Amino acid sequence: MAKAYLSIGSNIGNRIENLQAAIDGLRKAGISVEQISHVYETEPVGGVVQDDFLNLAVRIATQLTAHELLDQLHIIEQNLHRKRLIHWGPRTIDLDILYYANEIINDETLTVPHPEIKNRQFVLVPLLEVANQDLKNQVQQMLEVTSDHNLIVKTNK
Ligand SMILES: Nc1nc2nc(S)n(CCO)c2c(=O)[nH]1
Repeated sequence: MAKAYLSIGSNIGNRIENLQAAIDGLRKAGISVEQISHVYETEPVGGVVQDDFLNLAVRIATQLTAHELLDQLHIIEQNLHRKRLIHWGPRTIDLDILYYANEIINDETLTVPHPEIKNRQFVLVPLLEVANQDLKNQVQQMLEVTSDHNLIVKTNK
């Protein structure tokens, strides 16, 4: 079983229900969801004017390869009516692979580790909650140097 870390976000519709449905989708696909971070209310990054997101991070264990996992995440997004209308625009749900085991992947469909991790507090802050000790140290260092100072508020969920 490979350990992987995902970032999940939503800024359209019932955002908390969308997040829960995404996690349910992971479990229905036979993916073990080992730990779920708190949910954070976060200002959108990427330059597109849009509503705030709810974001969280999860640690999973899976027998799927990284590309099989990506395909599964796309199925979950399609089931939750994700529409890719504007690049970096609003979405009902977004699931990104942050890390997959210790693999480094750079091909036309998948880049792992995700290239934006170090630039995004909405990824780093939830990830810190679910990271193992090695990764926690790396995430802490990235948090200390990130230039992203967008609002991020931990909810009680
Ligand atoms: N706060 C916040 N901003 C975002 N911009 C994009 S694109 N996304 C989608 C993930 O790449 C997000 C997000 O999930 N949260």
